Amino acid sequence: MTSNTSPGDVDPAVREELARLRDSIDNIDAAVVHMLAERFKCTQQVGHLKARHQLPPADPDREARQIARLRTLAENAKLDPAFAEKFLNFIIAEVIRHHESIAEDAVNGAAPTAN
Ligand SMILES: O=C(O)C(=O)C[C@]1(C(=O)O)C=C[C@@H](O)C=C1
Repeated sequence: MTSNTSPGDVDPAVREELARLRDSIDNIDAAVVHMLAERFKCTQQVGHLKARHQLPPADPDREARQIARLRTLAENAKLDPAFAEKFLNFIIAEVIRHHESIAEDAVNGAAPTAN
C-alpha cells in the first residue's frame, strides 16, 4: 500500500521546488502550443497548394524521411525515438485530415481562402 503525504504537510522547500519546476513546464507547454500553431499555419498553406494542384493529401515518402530524421534528433536529445515517431504521426494524421477537408471544399466549390 502507498501512503501519500497530504498537501498541507509538504515541506515548504519541496513545495517551492515543485512550483519552480511547474513554472518551467508551463512555459514549455506554451512554447509547444505556439510552435504547433505555426506548424499548422504552414501545413494549411500546403493543403491549399495541394488542393489547387490536385496533389494527394498524404505523401508517405516525405513522412518516412521526416520520421527517420526525427528519430535521430530524438536519440541525440535523449528522448525516446518511439515516442517522437508516435507524436509526429499523431500530428501528421491531423494535418492529412485538414488537407482532405480543404480538397473536398475545393471540389465542392467552397469559397477559396487567401492561402
Ligand atoms: O509535406 C507535405 O506534403 C505535407 O502535406 C505536410 C505533412 C506534415 O505535416 O509534415 C503532412 C502530410 C504529408 O503526408 C507529409 C507531411
